[in-house]
Amino acid sequence: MSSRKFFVGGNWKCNGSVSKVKELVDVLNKGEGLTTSVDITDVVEVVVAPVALHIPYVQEKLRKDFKVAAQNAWVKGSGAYTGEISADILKDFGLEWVILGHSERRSLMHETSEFVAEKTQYCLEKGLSVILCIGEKLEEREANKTFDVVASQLTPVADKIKDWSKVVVAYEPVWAIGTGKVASPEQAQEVHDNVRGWLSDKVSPEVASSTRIIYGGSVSASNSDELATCKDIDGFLVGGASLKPDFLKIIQSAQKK
Ligand SMILES: O=C[C@H](O)COP(=O)(O)O
Repeated sequence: MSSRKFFVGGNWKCNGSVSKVKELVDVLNKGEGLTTSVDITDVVEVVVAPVALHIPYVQEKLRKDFKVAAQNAWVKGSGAYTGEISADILKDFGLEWVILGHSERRSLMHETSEFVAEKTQYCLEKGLSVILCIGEKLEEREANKTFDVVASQLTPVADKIKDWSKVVVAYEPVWAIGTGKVASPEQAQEVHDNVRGWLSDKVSPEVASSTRIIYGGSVSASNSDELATCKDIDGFLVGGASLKPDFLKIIQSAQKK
């Protein structure tokens, strides 16, 4: 049994409405099917990331054993950065978590790994915990570059931060995101093992063994149990299925660890 607490994040992306978010929060609060002999959050840490405008409602109404994350933060402190939200503001609002470097931001907003590393450094300095997303595109996997890509995404972060205790690494192969094409447990485990090895070599064996490496990409209620049995998969970052009651079944997969 790993000492790393299982982690399940729900990334709601740019989805929802006032009424849909209310329904979803109600579903999570009821927690139907979350059956453990202990409190579920003794064995799994659950964090959901709504659209920024929906955060205040979710923060107020969501069961307090689940946490709320922002989906992004600005690279610096508050100031003349129209449309952005700084880590200072997130922290002041009582948030503990932020997702950084999601592949959608890397590709659509052209965020580089250096920029993501700067954001990571700043958010950690402000006391936020970071879900740091990495992952290769299909053509990179096909060219056998997966390990090089994840290393190149992690290197600028390792150059900037010393303390990894508030970082969860989310391995999300881009070809598996929102496609229904989940990585096989073998494919995911292979990369997670590689990332842990990289952390051991480039940061320290202690950081490698304590850092949670979670998987994201078409995780669903029908594949989460099997993925959870993999040695180096410490949880999930869930997109589409986190908007449905299925999210509870994915949380329940922590029992497979
Ligand atoms: O952040 C979550 C990932 O992008 C996965 O999304 P998905 O579960 O819809 O494939």
